[in-house]
Amino acid sequence: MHSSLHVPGSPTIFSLILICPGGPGSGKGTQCEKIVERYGFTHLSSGDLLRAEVSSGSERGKQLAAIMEKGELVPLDTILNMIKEAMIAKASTSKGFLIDGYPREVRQGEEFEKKIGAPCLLLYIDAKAETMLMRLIKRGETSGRSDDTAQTIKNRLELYYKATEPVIAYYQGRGIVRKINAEGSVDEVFSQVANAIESLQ
Ligand SMILES: Nc1nc2c(ncn2[C@@H]2O[C@H](COP(=O)(O)OP(=O)(O)OP(=O)(O)O)[C@@H](O)[C@H]2O)c(=O)[nH]1
Ligand SMILES: O=c1ccn([C@@H]2O[C@H](COP(=O)(O)OP(=O)(O)O)[C@@H](O)[C@H]2O)c(=O)[nH]1
Ligand SMILES: [Mg+2]
Repeated sequence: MHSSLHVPGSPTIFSLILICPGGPGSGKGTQCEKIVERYGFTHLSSGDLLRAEVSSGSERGKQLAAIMEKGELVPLDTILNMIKEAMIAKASTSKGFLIDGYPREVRQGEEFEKKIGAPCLLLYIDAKAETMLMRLIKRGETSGRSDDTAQTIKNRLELYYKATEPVIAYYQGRGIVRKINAEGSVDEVFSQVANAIESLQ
């Protein structure tokens, strides 16, 4: 059940890796916050890491912003290196890592395993397209996220079905997928999430 993360220059560190690659607006971010609160895992959201780079105003951030505004995927190495750096920075204190919004495509999952480690649980936060769309439109009223607009939401949803759903099928073969029905209230969804996490221990 434990997967290893080898940090260069230090002994191999054993750490639990959970991945959470649900659709846009499915509620991944919301559930991950609750997981952190109860289980103390280190939460890394690929979208948040990218948005932090964009707000830094760096040249790389400007290039990323242009891609994200369209709802497309940034180059694989960019996001993988950001996740790896963030994991290394927390490796000595983390009880386990919760990777939110990644992998977005099968190749990202394969590279993650080569460079970082194998996940022991995939939380498949499953909501209908219509539900995701409605949640994102509502969030867009206050989020200030430049990708919470009708056209970009549509692109993100299309890309999710095309590129990210195959990730779930890929990990299904390993028996680590736990499907969570995300149509209910935050607490109803969280009780399923907690069951999935506790089945690990
Ligand atoms: N009814 C209901 N609404 C939820 C639930 N989880 C999240 N929401 C709402 O849906 C919106 C999207 O939730 P997020 O947690 O930001 O979704 P996300 O999957 O992280 O989305 P991205 O950041 O776009 O990847 C939020 O504004 C929440 O208020 C849930 O379990 N039930
Ligand atoms: O591995 C990743 C994760 C995110 N993104 C980009 O960051 C945006 C926001 O990601 P987030 O997970 O916050 O939101 P989602 O698209 O799931 O609503 C996406 O639309 C992509 O443009 C990406 O390119 N690669
Ligand atoms: Mg999110």
